[in-house]
Amino acid sequence: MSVRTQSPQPSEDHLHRAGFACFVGRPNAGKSTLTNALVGQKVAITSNRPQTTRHTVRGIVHRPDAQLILVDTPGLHKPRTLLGERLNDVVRTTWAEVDVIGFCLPADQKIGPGDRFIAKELAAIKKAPKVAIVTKTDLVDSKQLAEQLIAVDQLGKELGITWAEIIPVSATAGKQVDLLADLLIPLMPEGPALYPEGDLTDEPEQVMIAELIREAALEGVRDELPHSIAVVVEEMLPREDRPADKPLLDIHANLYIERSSQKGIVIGPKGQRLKDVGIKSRKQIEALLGTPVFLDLHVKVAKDWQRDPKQLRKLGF
Ligand SMILES: Nc1nc2c(ncn2[C@@H]2O[C@H](COP(=O)(O)OP(=O)(O)OP(=O)(O)O)[C@@H](O)[C@H]2O)c(=O)[nH]1
Repeated sequence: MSVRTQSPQPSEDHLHRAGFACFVGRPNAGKSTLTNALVGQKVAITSNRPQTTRHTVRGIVHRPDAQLILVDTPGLHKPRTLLGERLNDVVRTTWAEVDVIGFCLPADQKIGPGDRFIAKELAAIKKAPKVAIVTKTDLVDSKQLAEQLIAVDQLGKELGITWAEIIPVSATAGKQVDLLADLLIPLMPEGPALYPEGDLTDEPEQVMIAELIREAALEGVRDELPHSIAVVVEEMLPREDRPADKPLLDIHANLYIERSSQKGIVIGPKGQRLKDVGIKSRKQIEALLGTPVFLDLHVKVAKDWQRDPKQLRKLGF
């Protein structure tokens, strides 16, 4: 077993490489946080609730000799609804297209049925090299970490997966994050940069904004609600008649829930919760776009949208 803790030598071939990597792993494994840490800016939403990542967000790591495009997929899970099935399809399609798959396993949790479910699916993907990433190493001591690394090695042997690397990282403590990029880059095909210098993501702004609002709306709500929330940005327009040095961007967004009984939870007493969601997400949107924003947020009921193909399409799934 080879576990990486030291930086590899810089590449000697001087080739420019560019390609796609995706992180997989059970919900909460730390995929979004790792994407953000690698890119150095918040591009994928993170939350301590499972299955918050619905869109395929690409973060881009720029290096003089390489471009690493990170695709962040939703978690693969046993589908219960039409939405669940579509999400799984998105995941499998992504896996078949990328140049390397990073399998994230949290250091602080024993390998469980959820990890095995994904690992078995991974074993069936032959083309892409697989890197095992043991995440959240800041939460464990060195003995626990060593045990987890051995368990990951075993899991690979058991299922016939050859790990190209096994690497422990902590995205929040910034430990070994650059090393991970160093290891992924040599696995990319030779080729020119695929995105302009400085682009951090090609996710349309409106989708990222919708995700920021959804993330704020998910905070502190009852367990059954997260899966019922979808956000659509309907319109983004610069406010007219503003002086050039004081621009304002008007954003109109709808927050969809499945049943009118959920309205109270989202809006909160005297509308306070929705107001807080607006303030919090507006700040993040302003940071993302670098311009002051007026956010107009409405709550709407789209009855049972997760089971209705027409509604799913309208909401961007
Ligand atoms: N201590 C610690 N916590 C982490 C680390 N990485 C992620 N977390 C936390 O773990 C939780 C889940 O992280 P995410 O990045 O949202 O996980 P994910 O795998 O993208 O989750 P889904 O979107 O549900 O698939 C969040 O509360 C993070 O703050 C880490 O390196 N150390």
